[in-house]
Amino acid sequence: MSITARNVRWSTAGRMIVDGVSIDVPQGKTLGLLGANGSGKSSFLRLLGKLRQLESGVVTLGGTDIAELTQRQIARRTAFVEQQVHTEIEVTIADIVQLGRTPHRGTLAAWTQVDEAAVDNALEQTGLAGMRDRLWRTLSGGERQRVQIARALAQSPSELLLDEPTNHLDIQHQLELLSLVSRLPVTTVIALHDLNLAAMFCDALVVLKDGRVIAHGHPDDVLTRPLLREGFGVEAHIQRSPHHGKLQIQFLPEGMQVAIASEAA
Ligand SMILES: Nc1ncnc2c1ncn2[C@@H]1O[C@H](COP(=O)(O)OP(=O)(O)OP(=O)(O)O)[C@@H](O)[C@H]1O
Repeated sequence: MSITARNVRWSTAGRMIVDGVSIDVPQGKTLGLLGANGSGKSSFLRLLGKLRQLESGVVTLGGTDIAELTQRQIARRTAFVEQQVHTEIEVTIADIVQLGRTPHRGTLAAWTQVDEAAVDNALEQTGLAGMRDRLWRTLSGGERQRVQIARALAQSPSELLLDEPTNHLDIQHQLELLSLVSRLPVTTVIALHDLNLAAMFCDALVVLKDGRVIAHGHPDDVLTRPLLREGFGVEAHIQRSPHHGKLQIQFLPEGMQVAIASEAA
C-alpha cells in the first residue's frame, strides 16, 4: 500500500524538528530517507508510524489518513524497526520473532499454521533459521538487528519503516538485507547513512536538512555534488558504476584530494 505525507510538522521544546515534509511512496517501492545526524529522519519515521502525534499535516497509509487508524490497526499493517532495542529478559530469537504476530492475534487465540509459517519464513529470509533458539542477550549487534528485521517481516506488513537497519551489519548482511527489502512487495521508507547503498537499492530518495526536504526524486537526480555539499558538507566524485549501472560516490576529504593530485603529477 502507498505511503504519503503532506506538509508534516513536529516540534519539541520550541524547536521545529520536522518542518513541512511531504513524500509519496507508491505501492511496493522503497524510499531512502537521507540526511546528516540530527536532520530529523528518526522523528519523521516515528510520525509516519503514528508513534508521535503530528502537529500539522497529513499522513496516509494505503490511502487512509492515520488520524482515523488506531495504534492496533496500524500495527496490523505497518512494521517499524527502530535503531536500538534493549531487553535483558531471557528470550530466544524465535520468541522475539513470534512477537511480530501479536497484532494479528486475539488475546487468547491459538497459535496457527499461518503464524508459524510467517515466523519460519521471516527467520529464513534473514538467515536466522539455524539459530532460532539462541538467547537474545548472547547475540552480537548485527545479529540483534537481523532479529528485529525478522520480527518486522513476521508481521507480514504492507508497509515497512526502517531506521538505519544496516548500521551494525557486516557488508554481506547489509547487501542481503537491502536487496531483500527492495525485492519485497512491501512499501518501505528506510533511513540510511550509506549513500552508495541508498543509490543502489532505493527507488527514490528524500534528503533532509534541519527538518526540511532539500532534495527528492530518483537517486540519479538527487545525488549531485552540490547536494552532497549542502546536505552533508562533503566533497565527492560521482560516477555511474560500469558494473551495476547505479551511481557510486567516492568521497574526497581535503588532505586526500591533495595526495591523489600529487601522486598523479
Ligand atoms: N524528544 C525529543 N526532545 C528533544 N529533542 C529531540 C527529541 N527528539 C528528537 N530531538 C532532536 O531533533 C533533532 C532530530 O533528531 P532525529 O533523531 O530525528 O534525527 P536523525 O536525522 O534521525 O539523526 P541521526 O542520523 O543522528 O540518527 C535532533 O537535534 C534531536 O536532538
